[in-house]
Amino acid sequence: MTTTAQPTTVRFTKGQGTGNDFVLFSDPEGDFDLTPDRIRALADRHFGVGGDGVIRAVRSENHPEGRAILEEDDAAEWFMDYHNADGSAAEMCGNGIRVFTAYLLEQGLATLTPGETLSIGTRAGVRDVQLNARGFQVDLGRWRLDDEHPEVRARDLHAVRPGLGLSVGNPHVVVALATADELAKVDLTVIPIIEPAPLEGANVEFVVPSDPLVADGVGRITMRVHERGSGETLSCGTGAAAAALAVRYYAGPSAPDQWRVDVPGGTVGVRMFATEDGEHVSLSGPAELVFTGELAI
Ligand SMILES: N[C@@H](CCC[C@H](N)C(=O)O)C(=O)O
Repeated sequence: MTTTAQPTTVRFTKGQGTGNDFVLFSDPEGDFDLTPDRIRALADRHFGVGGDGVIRAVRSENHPEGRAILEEDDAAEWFMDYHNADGSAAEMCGNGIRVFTAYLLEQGLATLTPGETLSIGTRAGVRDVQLNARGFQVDLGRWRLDDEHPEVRARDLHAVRPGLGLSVGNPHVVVALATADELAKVDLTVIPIIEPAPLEGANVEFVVPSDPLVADGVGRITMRVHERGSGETLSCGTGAAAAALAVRYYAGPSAPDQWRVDVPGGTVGVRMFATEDGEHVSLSGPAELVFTGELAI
């Protein structure tokens, strides 16, 4: 992998949350020239470290988008500078923010004890993280149903399916399928075609409701995802939240506000709850730091 900038050594940590994996490094002053070439070099599974995304920890005051976030909440000391494996920037990453939190704690850059909240700046706004029984819980903020009702065509789906467009800080289109067999057969090695095509692209989730849909008051679904900028991944946290919101929408008013979402890389929890500024959705799940190293890019 070639880069146009002079090679420089990055001390990185590899982390994962339900198999959604990231290369993390800290750049408190925000002076590292993080070019798309360098992001691709770090994320490359053959020639680099390998990951679905690259996350840089920058002090909010030292990042242009971080500074804007400080106006919203000056407690967000750290900005999660998230990039997909193809070098594109994304507004938010639900698995990534848990792994980012674990990284900040491990590096001694932040502290978080049970009952406390750690506010983190993201391109989608400030997001609050807490410890919980699954690992970490993050308030993804207010969600939004998009006006357009797109159609989705994926290889081996044999038909164009209706999708539901939702934003949980970043864009998603959720497609409900009837059976686990149908879900297994969808070929996500190619990008699903969405029509009308969202201007900024979208993550596409294929979801199958469990039978029964609700057990012990918790809704259950299984999901696979094609992530914008990364391809099929083992998990997508914001995608799990979007999928649970879509299935609750389809299921109607009796559907629960608590969901368990099974993804190829594990299980995450999703909860919808009322706040003064409208309904929020939260995500909970594990975060693990796997190894550290250095790479010249
Ligand atoms: N895997 C993430 C989402 C990462 C960003 C996404 N690919 C996008 O471009 O919006 C998650 O766990 O939410």
